[in-house]
Amino acid sequence: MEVKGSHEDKSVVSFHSKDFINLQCSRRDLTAAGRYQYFMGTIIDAAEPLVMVKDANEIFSDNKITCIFVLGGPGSGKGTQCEKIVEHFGFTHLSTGDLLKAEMESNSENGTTIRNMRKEGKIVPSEVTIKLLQRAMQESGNNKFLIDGFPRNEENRAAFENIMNIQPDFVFFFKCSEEERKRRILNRNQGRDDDNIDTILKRFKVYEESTLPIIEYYRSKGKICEIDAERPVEEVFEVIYRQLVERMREGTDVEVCRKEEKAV
Ligand SMILES: Nc1ncnc2c1ncn2[C@@H]1O[C@H](COP(=O)(O)OP(=O)(O)O)[C@@H](O)[C@H]1O
Ligand SMILES: O=c1ccn([C@@H]2O[C@H](COP(=O)(O)OP(=O)(O)O)[C@@H](O)[C@H]2O)c(=O)[nH]1
Repeated sequence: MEVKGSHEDKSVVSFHSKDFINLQCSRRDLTAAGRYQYFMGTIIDAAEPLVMVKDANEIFSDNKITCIFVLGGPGSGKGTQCEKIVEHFGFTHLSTGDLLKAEMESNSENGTTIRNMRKEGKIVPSEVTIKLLQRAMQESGNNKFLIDGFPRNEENRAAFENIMNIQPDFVFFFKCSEEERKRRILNRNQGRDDDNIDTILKRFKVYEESTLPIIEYYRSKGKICEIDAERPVEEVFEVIYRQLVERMREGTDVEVCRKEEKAV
């Protein structure tokens, strides 16, 4: 199938389907109809089912680090959605909560500090968390990162920017009520030592006092992409998916494939 418009802003996108489809079209012609969306400077059919980008390297520049922070209260669904993003976009997902837990369980010198902080829902000093992040980023061999649950306070934010010299491209903020988050955590059933009501309430308080101001900081910089995380998993992901697609940089000949073909 080939769609043609004027030559202004001409771009090409190829879809993996039973047959490849090439679209050659103008932004003005197609987006005016409200049905098409931009995908890295190319135009995709928004009415199509979600598509899967095969590799983040195909959509983000290879030459710089791409960093997206994923913030939101405990239980807002950050880990759940990050897994789905990785599945579709090929980022490296780094959850600082998971990195700290693994470090605690490895009986390292910081193990006791981390255990005590987690129990109280307190934020582990930046130097510990950033060292783990740095190592994981280096070992990944990737340069596109989804950093989940970090930065949690001003100290985290400033230390990350100063030590790593990386600014997030943007920040997903998962907005979800405390009541729903509490319900989710109490049903999480992952045997987590900190998913008990005492620690949950402490974590909620730390989130409100220390992390919400960081979200406001990024909002003032125009970097917040707010997601209604109260909705069911698939609906939340659909919004995230479209936001990611919209925010992608200019590119050409991006190869994407239909979601149904993921199993291939
Ligand atoms: N949109 C959603 N609706 C209902 N339950 C969800 C949703 N997103 C995640 N969950 C469930 O809620 C719990 C917390 O989600 P999780 O991704 O671990 O949150 P976070 O990483 O923000 O703490 C998990 O058991 C997960 O399966
Ligand atoms: O960057 C981080 C991430 C996590 N934590 C600690 O690890 C706990 C669990 O965090 P996680 O992100 O796993 O869970 P969430 O609070 O999002 O449910 C937190 O309460 C903190 O004590 C921390 O200090 N710094």
